[in-house]
Amino acid sequence: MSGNADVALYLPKQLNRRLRKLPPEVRELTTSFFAKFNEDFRRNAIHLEPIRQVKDRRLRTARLNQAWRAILLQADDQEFVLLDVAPHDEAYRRIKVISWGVNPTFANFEVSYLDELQLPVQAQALGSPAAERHSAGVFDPYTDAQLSELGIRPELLPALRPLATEEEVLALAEGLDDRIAQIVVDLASGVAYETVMDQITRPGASSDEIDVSDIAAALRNPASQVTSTDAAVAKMIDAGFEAWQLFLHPDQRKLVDRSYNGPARVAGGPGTGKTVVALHRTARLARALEVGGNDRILLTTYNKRLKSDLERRLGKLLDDAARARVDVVNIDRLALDIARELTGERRRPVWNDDELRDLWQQVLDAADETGFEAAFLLEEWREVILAGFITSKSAYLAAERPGRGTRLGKAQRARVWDLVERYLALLTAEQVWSGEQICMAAALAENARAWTGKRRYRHIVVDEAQDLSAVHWRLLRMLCPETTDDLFIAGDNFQRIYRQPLRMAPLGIDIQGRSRNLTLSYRTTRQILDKAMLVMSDAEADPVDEDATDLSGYRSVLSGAEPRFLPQRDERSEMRAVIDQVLSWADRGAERNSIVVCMPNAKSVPRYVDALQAAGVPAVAVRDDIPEGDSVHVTTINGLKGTEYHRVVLTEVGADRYPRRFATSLADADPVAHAQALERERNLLFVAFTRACRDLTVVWSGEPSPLLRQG
Ligand SMILES: Nc1ncnc2c1ncn2[C@@H]1O[C@H](COP(=O)(O)OP(=O)(O)OP(=O)(O)O)[C@@H](O)[C@H]1O
Repeated sequence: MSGNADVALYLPKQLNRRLRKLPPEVRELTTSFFAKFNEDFRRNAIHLEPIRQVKDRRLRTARLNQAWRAILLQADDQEFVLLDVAPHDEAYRRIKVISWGVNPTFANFEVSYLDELQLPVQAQALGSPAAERHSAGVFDPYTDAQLSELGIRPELLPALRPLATEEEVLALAEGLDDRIAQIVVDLASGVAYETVMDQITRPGASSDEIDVSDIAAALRNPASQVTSTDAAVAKMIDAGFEAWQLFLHPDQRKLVDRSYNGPARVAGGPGTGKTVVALHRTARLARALEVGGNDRILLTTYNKRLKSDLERRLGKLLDDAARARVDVVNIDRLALDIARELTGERRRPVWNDDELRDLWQQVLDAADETGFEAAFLLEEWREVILAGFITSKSAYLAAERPGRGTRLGKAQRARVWDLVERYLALLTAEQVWSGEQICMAAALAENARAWTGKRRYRHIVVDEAQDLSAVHWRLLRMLCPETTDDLFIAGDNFQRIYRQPLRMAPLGIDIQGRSRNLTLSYRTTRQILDKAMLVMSDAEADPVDEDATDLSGYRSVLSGAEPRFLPQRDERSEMRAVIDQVLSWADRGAERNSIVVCMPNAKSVPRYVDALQAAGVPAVAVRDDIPEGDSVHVTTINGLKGTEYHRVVLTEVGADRYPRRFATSLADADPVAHAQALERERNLLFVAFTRACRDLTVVWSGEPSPLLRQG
């Protein structure tokens, strides 16, 4: 409290999510209201008054400005809780959906908002079949007394009883107090009554005598999750709380809380919350680090945009001290920083795959060699030679080549080795680095450091792990000691778009027996998911995954419109169809930045930005950072990794453009590499489809890509 030290206005954590949905001006008004109220709540400008229509005199309204009211609960003379903010004439209506009180089991002050049931209503409006609504209530198997014994306040039971689907339970749970949400979601997803009692109720139950009328005492219980200092309130309102921060599905929670005797993995289809689990697990490990110690945590991924997103979201889960113990860095950046530390070279450029492939082509041309493709050599060098720490010709001749499709005899290997030496000489002559070299140099340096007993990190958490290469894993293995909870890996092999399948155990990362699959999508509607699964219907299970996972059981509780497939005659009408789709969403009130237009080829991005702008739609090309402001985003599918949008238009997936030429060029030279490249192209479509939360439209000209399945 900053002003009058005796006055406290509390902000419940649960209210924050509601505040986030309000315009920023209202959030600002709320923050300044806190400061003013704590200074002197009796001043006239606050207008603290009882609400005429309700009997309970403890309920009051106060004025945020002419148009907006704060709804307050007076706990005692000097202590208040902000229950809600609402437009002036809606305050009374809002009160009816707020359920508050002291919990008779846990002794905390609890606030729930019961109008969070909009989700199923929305789903119905969008046309989900009535047959999917069961008449039996989800909580029918339990008596009121049993539910109360678990710690659910009797006042909440009338809201729970009518719930008939997991979808409805999840929607309601969003508005509930954290712990009650956990209990309710656990029960609804089939966790046994006794288990919920043992895991949630008993550990949290208060052993003191509880006076449910003493709100002020309950507010002081830390479990009440209320904040009253101005700075903390301002930070909280500013940051906002989102559903993923507040409660986890029991399957997710187990993965966050468990201790593992070695590297562990969370797998599962798109949108099942792997990133959410990775974030919560990082936060839990960070909170558990010894205070004042030197141990650090690395949270890493491949994609730069996802890294920025992880950074932003982790900040919401941790206080500053714990946050300072975690490095969120994209893996190639980390490797480069270590290599620069090592060599003192700060300026040497790093070439990307296209540039490196060109360099391989130069090597092939200079050697007059036609027996190998540049793309093949790049992979051989990366996945076999560097990943295997191979530094001599004799070692390469004898090397195992795990995961590689083509067999190479001795004579062929000798030729490859000769080409590798030429390639290295060219890299040196050009004064450039390849990303792999950097990773290996960093891994070797870290290996040396390990001899001194010092590792850079105590725990490592990896998101979108399917796109890391063998050398990345070598480096990660060196960065932390082989011990409990060393590496936690989140990934979905069906979304692999950069690499070939990889065996992890030979790289020192054995997840066997420690891999779990999440199956419930929180992002995508059933209708979109069905189409995405059709695209994957020809996909093979990962041939080298030690703990093979598949997409069985992958499902969604959300329902919405059918995805639209819009074939067009030619490129002009294709672009027109994309623009029309965007305009029609915008006309129906969609925020522009809820829409993304995506395509396989980066060269088309500026064309679409220009065309949208010309049609009067503000549009922006998206690369590593998420742009501010209300524009339609335009990007490649690769640029969408790990992200989501309410509305997605996927374009340029006609047969003459997709799969892309480089994926088909290997057909004769290397059938295995060709099959892998096609698999990645298919996965890329799967990624594009599953970025959409609500609406998906697919547009192409000419024949559709053979990888598209429309059902
Ligand atoms: N327990 C939860 N409660 C509410 N929302 C959740 C929960 N878990 C995940 N979500 C939401 O579901 C969406 C997908 O989650 P997330 O990005 O973690 O999935 P993912 O498995 O990493 O997806 P992808 O593989 O496509 O990157 C996000 O909007 C996230 O906030």
